[in-house]
Order: sequence, then structure tokens, then C-alpha cells
Amino acid sequence: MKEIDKFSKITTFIEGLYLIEIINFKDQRGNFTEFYNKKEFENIGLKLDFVQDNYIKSKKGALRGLHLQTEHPQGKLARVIKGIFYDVIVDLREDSKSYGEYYGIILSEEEGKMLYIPEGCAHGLIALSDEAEFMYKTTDYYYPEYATGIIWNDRDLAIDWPLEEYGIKEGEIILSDKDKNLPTLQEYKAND
Ligand SMILES: Cc1cn([C@H]2C[C@H](O)[C@@H](COP(=O)(O)OP(=O)(O)O[C@H]3O[C@H](C)C(=O)[C@H](O)[C@H]3O)O2)c(=O)[nH]c1=O
Repeated sequence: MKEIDKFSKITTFIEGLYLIEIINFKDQRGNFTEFYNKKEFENIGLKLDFVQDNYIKSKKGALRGLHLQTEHPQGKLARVIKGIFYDVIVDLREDSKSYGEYYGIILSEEEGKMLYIPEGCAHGLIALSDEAEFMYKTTDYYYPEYATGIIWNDRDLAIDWPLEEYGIKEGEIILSDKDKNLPTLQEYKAND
């Protein structure tokens, strides 16, 4: 088969954060998609090694995040398996020109784009559809002792979560107790 470019990366205003477009091979049976290919990723300038695969299944309105590990930071290759999510990345790399800024995007099973989230960024997502499944690979292991983050409704970030468009009331957002008690961006910076 003639070699075709199966992946292409799109830069964002956050350095190292890429949207990745992938080819979805459709035929009379359904679809086939490569999620990751070490050689092909190196061809688009992403020399990455992953050590863990994670799978999330969320109820509509379930919001996870904004999380990062202060030690053993994780790069994440993320995609939606089913439904729709709003995905948010906050740059917490002190030397970055977009430090303290967020990037938000709607990712869907239909549209099929992936995200590569660089180390040093907090990550969160809310499920916008009744069935919502998400997978991501990480470049380092889970170290709960180093897990922290920023609260989802931080006033300085003022993240524009697309609740109304998807019929989700703020009081219906489902959070873990841990996420309800995450620090604000100011508190995080003070401890950083
Ligand atoms: C993250 C993780 C969790 N767990 C266990 C620990 C808990 O017993 C249970 C749920 O963990 P947690 O509530 O931290 O999971 P999420 O709130 O979905 O966290 C994730 O959500 C956002 C979107 C992220 O990007 C992070 O990778 C990750 O923090 O899974 C593991 O065993 N391994 C893991 O890598």
C-alpha cells in the first residue's frame, strides 16, 4: 500500500499542544483508525513514548479535572471514543508565554480529532453527551502523591464551559470530592 500520511498536527497558541488529525479508513464493514504509530508520529515531529493507557466513561455533565502531576509530569495523547466532550488544557509551565492561559475545544467521536497535551499542563474535560467515552495515553505513570490541579470554575481562568449549549445546568455538574477541593490558580501559583 502506498505510504500515506496518516497523521497531521495542527499547532495551537499553547506551545507543544497539538490537535492531531487522523485518517479513518471506512469501508462496507465500518471503520479502522490507527490511534498511535511511533514512526508516523516521529515523521510529524512527535517523538513520544507512552507507558500507560487510560479509559474514561462519563455520565453527561461529569467533569474531571483540572489535573496534573507536579512530579513525573504526563504528556497525554487523547481522543474521544464515544460521544462528545469539552476538553480544557491550562498551561502551568512558568517559563511559557501562555502561562496561566487555557485552551478549550469540543472533541467528538464523529469528528475524530486527537489532542497531544504536553507535560506541565493541567487537563480537564466534561462529558456533553449521554454516552461519553474517552481514551488517552500517558508518557509517565500515575503518581497520586504528586497529583494536584486547579478548580474547574477558577475565577481568573473563567473557562467558558459549553453548558447551556448542551442543556447542562451548573448545579447538574458531577464532580469528585477531590475535584471540588482543588486549589484556585492563585493558590496553585502561591505553592508552586
Ligand atoms: C488517573 C488515574 C486514576 N486511577 C484510579 C484512582 C482512583 O481510584 C480512580 C479515579 O481516579 P481519579 O478520580 O483521579 O480520576 P479522574 O478524575 O478521571 O482523573 C483523570 O482525569 C483527568 C481528565 C486527567 O487528565 C487525569 O489523567 C486524571 O487525573 O482511578 C488509576 O488507577 N490510575 C490513573 O492513572
